[in-house]
Amino acid sequence: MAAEPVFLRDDVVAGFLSYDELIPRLEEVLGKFSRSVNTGVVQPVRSVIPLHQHNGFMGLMPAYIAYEDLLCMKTVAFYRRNENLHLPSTQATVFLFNPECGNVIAVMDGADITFKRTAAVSAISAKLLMPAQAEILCILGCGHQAVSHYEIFTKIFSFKEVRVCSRRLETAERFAARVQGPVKVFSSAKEAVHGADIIITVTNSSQPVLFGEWVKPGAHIAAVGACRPDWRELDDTLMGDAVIYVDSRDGAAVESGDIVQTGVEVFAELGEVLTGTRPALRNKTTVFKSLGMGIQDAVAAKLVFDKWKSSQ
Ligand SMILES: NC(=O)C1=CN([C@@H]2O[C@H](COP(=O)(O)OP(=O)(O)OC[C@H]3O[C@@H](n4cnc5c(N)ncnc54)[C@H](O)[C@@H]3O)[C@@H](O)[C@H]2O)C=CC1
Ligand SMILES: O=C([O-])C1=[NH+]CCC1
Repeated sequence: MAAEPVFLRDDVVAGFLSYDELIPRLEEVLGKFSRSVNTGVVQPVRSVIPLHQHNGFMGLMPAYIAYEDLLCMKTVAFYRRNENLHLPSTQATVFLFNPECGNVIAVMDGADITFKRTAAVSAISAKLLMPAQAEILCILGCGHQAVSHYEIFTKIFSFKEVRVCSRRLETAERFAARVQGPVKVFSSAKEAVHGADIIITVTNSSQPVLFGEWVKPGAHIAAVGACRPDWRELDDTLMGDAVIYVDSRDGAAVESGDIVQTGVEVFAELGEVLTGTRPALRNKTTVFKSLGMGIQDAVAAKLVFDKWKSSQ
């Protein structure tokens, strides 16, 4: 009989997951994923079913990473809810398996993993692609992802100014009161992004929230929301003007409304830049279109599990 799987609550997971350890693991796995030779990093495009009655979706995200002998799957339900519901609009659970037999060894609440690995990947894109003298960061959307993005971006970069704007002013004000550090709250997205060197879009909008004519030439945009082929965060002008980077070309071609609906060419995967196969065009306006990958959850979950195990 296999041992019973351990269940790790979100606060336990959060205690074991640090950005410092996560970032190099993410860089390594993204690089291996994007190499054309077989690196044993296997991850299909997320399969998603709509939950029509509930205005939401359920996605399955399996991944196998041969160099770690790591087998993992995340289930993620995501909703376009209003801000008054008390549960986060993304609900995730991560399963770690024994790859030899397929039995589950750990089940983890996937909230913290999803917040941190997504923000960490955006930070990797910024390290590679944002202008050399980036002084102004602007975050559009003030939900859960905005918090983790604020945390890591202010931890690893130093900006002169951090601005936020959300659909409702109260949400942006609540965000500013919650995070540790200075933030300027804006009621207009156009004014908030004016002159910004880096803009993060972390909204649950299905319509563009960021327009090319507002964006400073040479700025870097990390676009994290709009994970359905009929959802948008960025307008046609911005998508047409910018050099487009993605986490996974296959995922982007199926899931990203900003890419599918504009038909723009993807210049590179982040992993291709990390391995030097494609250049980081820092002097141009760049968009990193993030959709989230099972391999990112897998390396995060392994870090957590190994730490939990050595604490026993
Ligand atoms: N790329 C990835 O790896 C991942 C992407 N996501 C996506 O990221 C997005 C944000 O996720 P959470 O922060 O967890 O959601 P959330 O529901 O906590 O926050 C969404 C925020 O967007 C704001 N918003 C909605 N429309 C807006 C508009 N027109 N202008 C400005 N702000 C607007 C809302 O007021 C809210 O503050 C969602 O679309 C989610 O599906 C989530 C997890 C991973
Ligand atoms: O990668 C992820 O966990 C998600 N991407 C879009 C919604 C959730």
